[in-house]
Amino acid sequence: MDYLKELGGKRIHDHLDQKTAKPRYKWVPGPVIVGAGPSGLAAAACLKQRGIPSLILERAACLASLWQQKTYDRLRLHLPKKFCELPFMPFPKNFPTYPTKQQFVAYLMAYADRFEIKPVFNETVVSAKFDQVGAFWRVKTKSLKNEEAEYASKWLIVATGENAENVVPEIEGMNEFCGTMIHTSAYKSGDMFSGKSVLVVGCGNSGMEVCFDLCNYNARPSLVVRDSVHVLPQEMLGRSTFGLSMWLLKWLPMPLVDQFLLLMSRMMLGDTAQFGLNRPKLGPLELKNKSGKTPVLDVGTLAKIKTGNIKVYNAIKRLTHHAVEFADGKVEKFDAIILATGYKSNVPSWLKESDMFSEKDGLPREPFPKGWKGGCGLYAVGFTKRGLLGTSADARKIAEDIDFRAQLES
Ligand SMILES: Cc1cc2nc3c(=O)[nH]c(=O)nc-3n(C[C@H](O)[C@H](O)[C@H](O)COP(=O)(O)OP(=O)(O)OC[C@H]3O[C@@H](n4cnc5c(N)ncnc54)[C@H](O)[C@@H]3O)c2cc1C
Ligand SMILES: NC(=O)C1=CN([C@@H]2O[C@H](COP(=O)(O)OP(=O)(O)OC[C@H]3O[C@@H](n4cnc5c(N)ncnc54)[C@H](OP(=O)(O)O)[C@@H]3O)[C@@H](O)[C@H]2O)C=CC1
Ligand SMILES: O=C(O)C(=O)Cc1c[nH]c2ccccc12
Repeated sequence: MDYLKELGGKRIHDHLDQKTAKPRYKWVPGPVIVGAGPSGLAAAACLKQRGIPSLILERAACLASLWQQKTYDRLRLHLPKKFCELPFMPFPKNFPTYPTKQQFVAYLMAYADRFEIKPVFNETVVSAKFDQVGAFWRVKTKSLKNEEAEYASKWLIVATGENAENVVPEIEGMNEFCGTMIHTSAYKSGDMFSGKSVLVVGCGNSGMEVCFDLCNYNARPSLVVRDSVHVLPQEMLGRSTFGLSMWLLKWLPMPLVDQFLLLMSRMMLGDTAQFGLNRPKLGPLELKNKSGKTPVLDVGTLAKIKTGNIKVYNAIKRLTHHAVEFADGKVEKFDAIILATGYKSNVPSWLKESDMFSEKDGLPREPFPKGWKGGCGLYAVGFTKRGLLGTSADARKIAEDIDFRAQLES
């Protein structure tokens, strides 16, 4: 890749803005990676291992901003650490099976140090377009002070994630509700909700865990379950449910593994439908595979639902000044509403390309395992709906492919 370094050294000084002597245009001698979350770091590290330099552009002021800035205090990895490690660097031995968010962030920082990854922070990518004439990607950014810059590279790696923006539903009367209303990305702990009646909208892992946290702070949480949800114990038969499932899938077809998971869940948790948590028709792994919807791994919320500490409601019809009217006609007063309604990709807002990424959901059109590679040197890492395990698999494949292509060209 030495030829790239030379090219970079030469061109990085081109196109200088004569008045300010600031480079407004930078040729990057290697791939440009958008996003300094686990996926961007993993891609940069895999490239580095092959001697390929790269440049990460990150809109936030720190790496892993989702984990550092948008998650609650009690968060831990919900899969065992061996399924969440990034390539070439296992978690420290003294970390527990389910590391805390602080431990995970410390690991990511150590990871960046180990592979000498230095992202450019506070640079939001606002557009990326393939220049057909020059055969390179033009990546435009804006800084905090609204200063614009343009980076150019032969390769573009999208690592902005499946959780780049909050999903905030439109609910009738939303502007009338006079209590606190926040998205889970702004929720830190139940501290400020002590003694308050709080409605949590959405029953994914975030909603279920926020309800549990609210109980621990003596708030009175209620949960909106508008449709159905698979709740599984985090562990069964002394092993993690996830690990056990992956092992069983080596021998048995997915529907059979799902039957096993549902039987075990029934024995350990009881009939969740009794408490307003109907199960989807498809089994938990088949549903995850087909739609990406993650089953809830229970950390104690179900027990609080059973004891009545958390009430369950069906879909919201409308909000009023102090209250919520539900689809079944019930009306309840609430002091606060927490929207645990999930996240979405932001790729269509900046990537000027629609062959690889769908404009509808901002995810690769080709499902796993094909979605990591597009045309013209475009790649995606971390869009598999398979968590950090998917990230690691993508990052390795991308680095291998870029290395192979660069060698062909040199
Ligand atoms: C609360 C929560 C808990 C989770 N727990 C687990 C778990 O236990 N195990 C597991 O395997 N997975 C888990 N996940 C899945 C999660 O997707 C991964 O943990 C991981 O953070 C994904 O990494 P990523 O780098 O793809 O995305 P992110 O971590 O979201 O990083 C993307 C980065 O891109 C930046 N960015 C976005 N747009 C732009 C732009 N236009 N310009 C520049 N930068 C931009 C963002 O600021 C961000 O820093 C969890 C997700 C959430 C929300
Ligand atoms: N490590 C950990 O412990 C944690 C991991 N995570 C992971 O983070 C990712 C995001 O999780 P999460 O934030 O829970 O988001 P999800 O997308 O998983 O869940 C969103 C929930 O909101 C519901 N919803 C959306 N809109 C409405 C509406 N208008 N009215 C009622 N309900 C609505 C959805 O219902 P429906 O299904 O009907 O659309 C769904 O139950 C997941 O991959 C998850 O596994 C999250 C928290 C903790
Ligand atoms: O945390 C997530 O959302 C994940 O995607 C991790 C994950 C991948 N496959 C699963 C199956 C069951 C539970 C979590 C996951």
